[in-house]
Amino acid sequence: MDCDCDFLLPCRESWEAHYSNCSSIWCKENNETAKNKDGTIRLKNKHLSSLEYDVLYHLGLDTKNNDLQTMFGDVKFVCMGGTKKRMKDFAVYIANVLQLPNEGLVNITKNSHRYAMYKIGPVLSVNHGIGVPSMTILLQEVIKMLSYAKAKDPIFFRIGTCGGLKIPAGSVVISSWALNGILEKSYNLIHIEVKSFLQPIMGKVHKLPSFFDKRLNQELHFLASEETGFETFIGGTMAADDYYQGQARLDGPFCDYSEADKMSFLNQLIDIGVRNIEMEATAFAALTSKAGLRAADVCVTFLDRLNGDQVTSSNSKLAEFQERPMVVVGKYISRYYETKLK
Ligand SMILES: O=P(O)(O)O[C@@H]1C[C@H](O)[C@@H](CO)O1
Ligand SMILES: O=c1cc[nH]c(=O)[nH]1
Repeated sequence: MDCDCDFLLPCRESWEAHYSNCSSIWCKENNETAKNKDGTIRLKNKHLSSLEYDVLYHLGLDTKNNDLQTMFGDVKFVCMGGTKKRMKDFAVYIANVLQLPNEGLVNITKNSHRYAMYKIGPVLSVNHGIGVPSMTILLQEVIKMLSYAKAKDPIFFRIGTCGGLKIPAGSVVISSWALNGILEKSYNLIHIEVKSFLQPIMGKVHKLPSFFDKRLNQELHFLASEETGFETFIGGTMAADDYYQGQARLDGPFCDYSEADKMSFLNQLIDIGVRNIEMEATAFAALTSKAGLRAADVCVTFLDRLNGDQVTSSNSKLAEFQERPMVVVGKYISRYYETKLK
């Protein structure tokens, strides 16, 4: 069901504040889906209770053979990103930041051969592959896993890469909302209508609002502003279902539009507040908020799309860029760990 209240406008204080104030049926439903009073995740699927045990197939874990509560009950942060290497590097990085041991780092999901997941103290670091389907399978299984583990109030981060719009390569963008990229509505309505994740379920397209938690974003932005080596922006994100034509590139194997069409589209995005383009933000915002979870999408730009389509920076430059979202999210986790968990 689509939301019929005013909460699709940007700049909400937080999902929790919104849920408790909103009278819309859609929000009431989501409020029920949201976490239990003790902060553990409530799974709003009555069919799960009839399973003898639950197989988290893509994680290579299940509720019969794995003691998920012992393994993951203390998880407070879930950090996700596209590649296995980045998320292994992040596990090592966060171990150093929190001064926790990282010897014998093991891929906990190695039995599935799909993803790579590492755990350092209260932090899970896991890769999600490319695009919405790969990311949402991982995300949904992690949500179930942490619900079974009785983890309390976990916060989710995506540590990603993207193309920037009118900002220098190497900038960090914290997404305030995510756009699905179907800009068929009239200009005035664009802000509201396209900030949603379109999810086909049994022949019908469902629209889930795709907004991130404003307060979490502001906290991250404050911490990022202490960094002098790069700039960090809060802004809209377009999540495309393709890297080439889906992101208005001219360098794919097919191209059915002109350079002028591309520039006009990118400028239209800029006009409505989009700062970057990646491939997961809509679903990440929608499914985390549906589960009542705080989440932020923190991505580094590999290029300014107004200047081109190809990622031409050297491997060492790209590696340096990829550390920037780690620094921002690492600062948040470290502050939280020092003040609330230690
Ligand atoms: O986290 P990553 O670097 O995978 O994010 C972006 C969006 C796509 O998954 C991918 C395309 O190159 O990069
Ligand atoms: O332009 C880019 C760069 C990285 N990832 C994307 O999805 N787009």
